[in-house]
Amino acid sequence: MISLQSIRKRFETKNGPVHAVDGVDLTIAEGEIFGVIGYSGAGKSTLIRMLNMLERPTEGDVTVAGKKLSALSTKELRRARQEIGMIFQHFNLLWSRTVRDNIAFPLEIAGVAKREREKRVNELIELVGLKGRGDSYPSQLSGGQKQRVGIARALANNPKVLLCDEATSALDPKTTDSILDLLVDINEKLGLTIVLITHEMHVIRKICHQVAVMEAGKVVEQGPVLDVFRKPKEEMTKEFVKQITEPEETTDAIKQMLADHPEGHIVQLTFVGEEAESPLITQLIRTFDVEVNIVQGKITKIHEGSYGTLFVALNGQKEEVERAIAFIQSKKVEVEVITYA
Ligand SMILES: Nc1ncnc2c1ncn2[C@@H]1O[C@H](COP(=O)(O)OP(=O)(O)OP(=O)(O)O)[C@@H](O)[C@H]1O
Repeated sequence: MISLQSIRKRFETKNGPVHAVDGVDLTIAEGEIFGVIGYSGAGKSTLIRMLNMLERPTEGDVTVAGKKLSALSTKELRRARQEIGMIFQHFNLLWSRTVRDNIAFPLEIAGVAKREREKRVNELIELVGLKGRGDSYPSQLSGGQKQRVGIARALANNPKVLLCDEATSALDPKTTDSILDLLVDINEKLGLTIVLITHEMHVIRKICHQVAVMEAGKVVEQGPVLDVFRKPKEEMTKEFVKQITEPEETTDAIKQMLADHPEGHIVQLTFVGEEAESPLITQLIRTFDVEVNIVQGKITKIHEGSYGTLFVALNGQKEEVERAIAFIQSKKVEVEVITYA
């Protein structure tokens, strides 16, 4: 559905060139929810804005729904853009227009007749859960409702792709979840491909199928969300995964454990699906002369399933602890020995 080939974006500034996106290749399949995560300045906004040519790449090709956008004339591009809706962090609504008229705006531009426009607007109001609010003005709506208007407007011309530029970053956690649920609903009902950028791992965890991690203009890691959560390779990815698997209390508890048992090992075990059901800890205690203390355990639900993390402290003779760790590894459970104190 979407393919980016060797795209680069260089901005010329008075302090010299800035390589905002520096050679990115990505393929996004039809119907997928694809998340791009990275810290501020990583190049996420520039990247997503190149998917509808709000920003033109300095080099490389962008193909969306079979059209090479970089090769289109202005007129052709305007038509191609109708296939690509976009929503924004600060909603970008027209404040002097009602909800209904905001949603109708792209239909007016596309030359859709009034009756058909009204019918479509009613459908969209229903789809995004704004029934009864059609005649309100944006200033009378909550943040979540404003984003619902943004979503309805973005879907007005039946796009194949929806781009979400930090669409939930201005919202509180509960409203964020309700907007994420709406995006999943739309993805499933309409088969829409969704590309989103975010700095919050929660967003990736909750709705994405695939994730790409960006750092300094490059994609440093990419794959199905479950794989990346289970086995993050890059330091940057590990930091993001920790946001979810390892809350601050865990870090504090581990520090305390290591201080109490300086000779011990703290290990983090990560299991997926049925692995989580095998009686691993019982086997460990029965087979090895080690003491096992559970520091913390957590099941994290992600869009494609769930996985569990368990932090345990292993105390005993060094060789025995090492044998116990080798045993866990043989059970296809990810094991990470934590040594920070
Ligand atoms: N129009 C511009 N002119 C000059 N530099 C720019 C421009 N737009 C972005 N940049 C620079 O490109 C780099 C990437 O910016 P970008 O906004 O794409 O990152 P981001 O990951 O989306 O971060 P944020 O969430 O803070 O927007 C930054 O160093 C930024 O200062």
